[in-house]
Amino acid sequence: MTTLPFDAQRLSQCAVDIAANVRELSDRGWTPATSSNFSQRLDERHVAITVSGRDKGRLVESDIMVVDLDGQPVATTQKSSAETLLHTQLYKRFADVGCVLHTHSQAQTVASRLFAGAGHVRLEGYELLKAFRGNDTHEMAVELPVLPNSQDMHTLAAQVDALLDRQAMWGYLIDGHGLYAWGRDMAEARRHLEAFEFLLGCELELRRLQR
Ligand SMILES: CSCCC(=O)C(=O)COP(=O)(O)O
Ligand SMILES: [Zn+2]
Repeated sequence: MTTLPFDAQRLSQCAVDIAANVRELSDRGWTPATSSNFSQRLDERHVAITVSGRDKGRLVESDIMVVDLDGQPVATTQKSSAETLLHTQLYKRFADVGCVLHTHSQAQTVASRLFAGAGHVRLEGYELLKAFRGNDTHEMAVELPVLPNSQDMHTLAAQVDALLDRQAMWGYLIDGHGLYAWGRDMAEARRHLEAFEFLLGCELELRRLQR
């Protein structure tokens, strides 16, 4: 019998947790056409992440696999998300990151197009800013970065690293693509993701009304 370098029971728990949470996000239309990817930290060296190309609204336990912090598959021949590097760079950089969520909702994608020129979306004065860890007032602003898209994950990851060198943040948009959000655990990452989604919807609606 081969010994796995991670706790198989913990992987199973993560897979159930990811599938249940992602089904809810998918029901809201945030994961169209097999898009989006999701992960949770297993331990200091391993991450549970979605297999590439799966219908994220119908994930089953075998659709979640393990990679190491360099994004290499561990004890499996499955292919992890095409965007694995964007997950593992966060786990590698921040010991307290426990969950990374990436979705492609319409609001996220439209906002990424609209604000790509500015390079960020300024979210200011909203009570819901208190949903982000560390914020305790609406009297502040969060700048959600918008990065140019690339099919080269090393290029994208380098852009994210450069941003993280300059500012603390809980997420970013990729132009014409979608949103990344993260947190200490699934509950916090979801809260951040849902807050970004709501606030982007507000900004888009304000612009529509002001036309
Ligand atoms: C059809 S969606 C294009 C790829 C993408 O942006 C995505 O989020 C899903 O890729 P994965 O390899 O994680 O399935
Ligand atoms: Zn994507």
